[in-house]
Amino acid sequence: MSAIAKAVLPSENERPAAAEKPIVRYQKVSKTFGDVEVLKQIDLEIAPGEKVALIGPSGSGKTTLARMLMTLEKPTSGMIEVDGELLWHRKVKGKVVPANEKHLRRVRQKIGMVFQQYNLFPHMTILKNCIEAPIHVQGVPKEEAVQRATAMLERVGMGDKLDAYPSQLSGGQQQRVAIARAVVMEPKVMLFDEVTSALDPELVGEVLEVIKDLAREGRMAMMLITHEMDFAYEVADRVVFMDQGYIVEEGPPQEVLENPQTKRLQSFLRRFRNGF
Ligand SMILES: Nc1ncnc2c1ncn2[C@@H]1O[C@H](COP(=O)(O)OP(=O)(O)OP(=O)(O)O)[C@@H](O)[C@H]1O
Repeated sequence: MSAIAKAVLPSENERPAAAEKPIVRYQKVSKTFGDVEVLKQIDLEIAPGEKVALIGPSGSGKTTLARMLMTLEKPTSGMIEVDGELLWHRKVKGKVVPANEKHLRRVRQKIGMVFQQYNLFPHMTILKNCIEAPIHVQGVPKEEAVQRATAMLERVGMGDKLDAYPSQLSGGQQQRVAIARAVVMEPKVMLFDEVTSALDPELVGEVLEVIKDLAREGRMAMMLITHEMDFAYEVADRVVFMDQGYIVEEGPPQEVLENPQTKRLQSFLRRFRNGF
């Protein structure tokens, strides 16, 4: 290296860290059902390992936003990128064209999702529920899939139920299995859509604890749609408040939840505190 180059290159620890590429990037994403536009030009980025809580009144578009990432709903316009790749589009010879099914299937593997309904396969044991996709979708050898699934089920406190069937478990236990089943695929980003709203109140805590434990690990990005404000406060790095298809306010939980700037968020939080 020449003396000049040496002189201008900052040393390793002076160099600014390269900005991390987002794992998820929505760019001007809109969604219309019939003639109703339910999402309007949404821009949202989630960094690797970042936990984002989406809050907002019923019908504000939170689930639709998540469903587009899970390829269950196609954006009407705009682009979504996952881990540097376009989701609903692909590049062919420099041109952007609509994605085909093969492309969608491949990119979708980077995303895990848990819904309100746990949707476990009723005729399969808990362990089998958790090894099916790694084996058949990802081509993981059976022995490794069993090891991975067993470790994950132990982590969510279901290690003693590997041979049980879903109908033998409580709703909270089934939801913990559904979380293990999604995380065992090692997604880059996990979506949790109102995962506790179908549960009896006494079962909510055990499921939230499992998510908090996964969040602490820091590796996976998370998008959490929740009505549990204390949970959002504890888990999220950023809270995003949506209303009528727009992102109205976003920021760290302390700012957004304790010092809301807009009338809409103030009124939402007031209604929330008063039990709606
Ligand atoms: N498949 C669909 N066809 C027509 N309208 C839809 C469809 N899915 C969602 N919508 C409408 O889009 C709007 C946004 O719904 P969405 O479920 O995304 O809101 P949300 O914020 O997740 O609400 P909630 O908190 O009640 O789950 C609502 O007005 C809903 O009725």
